[in-house]
Amino acid sequence: MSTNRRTHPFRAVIFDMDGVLTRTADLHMQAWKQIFDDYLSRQNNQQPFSRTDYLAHVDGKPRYQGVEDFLHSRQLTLPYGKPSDSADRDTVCGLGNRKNARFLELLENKGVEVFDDAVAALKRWRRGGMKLAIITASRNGQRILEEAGLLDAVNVVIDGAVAAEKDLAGKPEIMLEAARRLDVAPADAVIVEDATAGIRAGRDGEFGLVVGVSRNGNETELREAGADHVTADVYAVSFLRQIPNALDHMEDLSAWRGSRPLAVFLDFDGTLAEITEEPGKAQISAEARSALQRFSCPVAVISGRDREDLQSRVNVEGIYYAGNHGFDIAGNGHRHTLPEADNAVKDVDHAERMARERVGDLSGVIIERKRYSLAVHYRKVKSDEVLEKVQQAVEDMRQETGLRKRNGKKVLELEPAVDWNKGRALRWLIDILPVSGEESPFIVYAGDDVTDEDAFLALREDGPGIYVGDALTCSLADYHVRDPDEVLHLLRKLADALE
Ligand SMILES: O=P(O)(O)OC[C@H]1O[C@H](O[C@H]2O[C@H](CO)[C@@H](O)[C@H](O)[C@H]2O)[C@H](O)[C@@H](O)[C@@H]1O
Repeated sequence: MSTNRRTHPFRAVIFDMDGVLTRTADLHMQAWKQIFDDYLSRQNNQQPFSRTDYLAHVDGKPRYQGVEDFLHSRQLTLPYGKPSDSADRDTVCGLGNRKNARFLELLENKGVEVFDDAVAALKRWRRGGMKLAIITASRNGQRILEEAGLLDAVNVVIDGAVAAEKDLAGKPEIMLEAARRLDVAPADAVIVEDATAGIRAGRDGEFGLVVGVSRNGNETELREAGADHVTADVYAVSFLRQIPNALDHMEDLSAWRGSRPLAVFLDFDGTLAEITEEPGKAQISAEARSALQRFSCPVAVISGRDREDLQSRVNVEGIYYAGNHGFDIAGNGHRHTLPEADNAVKDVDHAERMARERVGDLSGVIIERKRYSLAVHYRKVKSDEVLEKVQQAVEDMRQETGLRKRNGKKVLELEPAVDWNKGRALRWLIDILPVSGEESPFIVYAGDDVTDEDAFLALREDGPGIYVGDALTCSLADYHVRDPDEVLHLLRKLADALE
């Protein structure tokens, strides 16, 4: 992120509608599929309309442009016709009108579903006095929002009908018009968008912050399109803030520690080791291993990995290892597991069988079995269809086994539904640390993923949580460092302080 852009506070939030606030994308997809499949079945050698076609050529565009772009992608042409064309005419406008009639029927029959996370964020921002707008290329925007009960929840709504009336050519113009009507400069406004075209429009409009909403695990595409921040949970974004870099605040950390004995707790993937395409390839650098070996104080690594796997990758003697997100702890003569987790192993076995049967052979899917949990990795999955199958299979596995589902970085995990996590493991470890003297230990915990948030929360006043990632974050940590390289610098500075 460039440093001259504002990060906080903002005065307004502009929400895209479809895919962010409302689930109308599915209704649009169904309507497009019905009219295009009917049309394609009357042409030579044409495959049916797919979700990939929808996302690539139609999603987020005014309807006649969507028809033209999709036909163009199949080397098909139709006369443009006129917007007044009846819905049974085979013209661009006729097909667009047919789709709209079908969409309105579906809307009437099925109603509008909303995304609860985005509606909760909208309400939280409104309570905080933020100015709000909703924008959409859909000419039915007002009607959809009325149906969803959101029309009066915001200050400004600009839909496709308003855009056509005001001659607003595309998304950037619609966004800028929303900012103008809210009476805020673009630099003071946040854009919340789920489509890459919308992210690019937000960047072109020079908005203060462009948030990408990844509903389908498409974080990378949203980031590449220029999103400043990507989230799967819009509610979390209403807590977004800027946190300082720990490396610039070592004196503050030292003052906070005072004379207390130090203990260093670390996550593994994304913290000690760079994220890699395949879980088996992640490794700690020789420098990071040496830094860990320098510590004379207690060190613990708490990871989602299986404990033995973690231990062999870190390979440092005399430290504590907690695997399976804290369900399996060992080190320095101590051992901790939970009977409830042992009882759940048969459910993890069952989930593993289901995963291998349902998604094991799908391109890009990696299944990682661990003692108490199962990870289904989709980092290498390239198709939306495969991703949907993975999500559905893991949801079915959750329901059938009663295991708890968790999201991580391009991974879905199932683990025992027990009140235990990295935070509980951290507290357990603090209680057994061999610290001498009266004073409680000062704990530094660094981690990069959602499961590390449990540890940040559990730390309370015991020391700083250090988030590994961007300064602009919804993390509960006190400080950040950018990446595993900066984690290494931090470790060296902490080790220096002890010598
Ligand atoms: O708690 P952590 O140490 O951060 O472990 C979390 C998960 O990390 C691993 O998966 C992640 O890292 C892989 C290698 O960089 C990457 O390919 C994957 O996409 C990430 O989700 C590990 O494989 C999991 O078992 C851990 O739960």
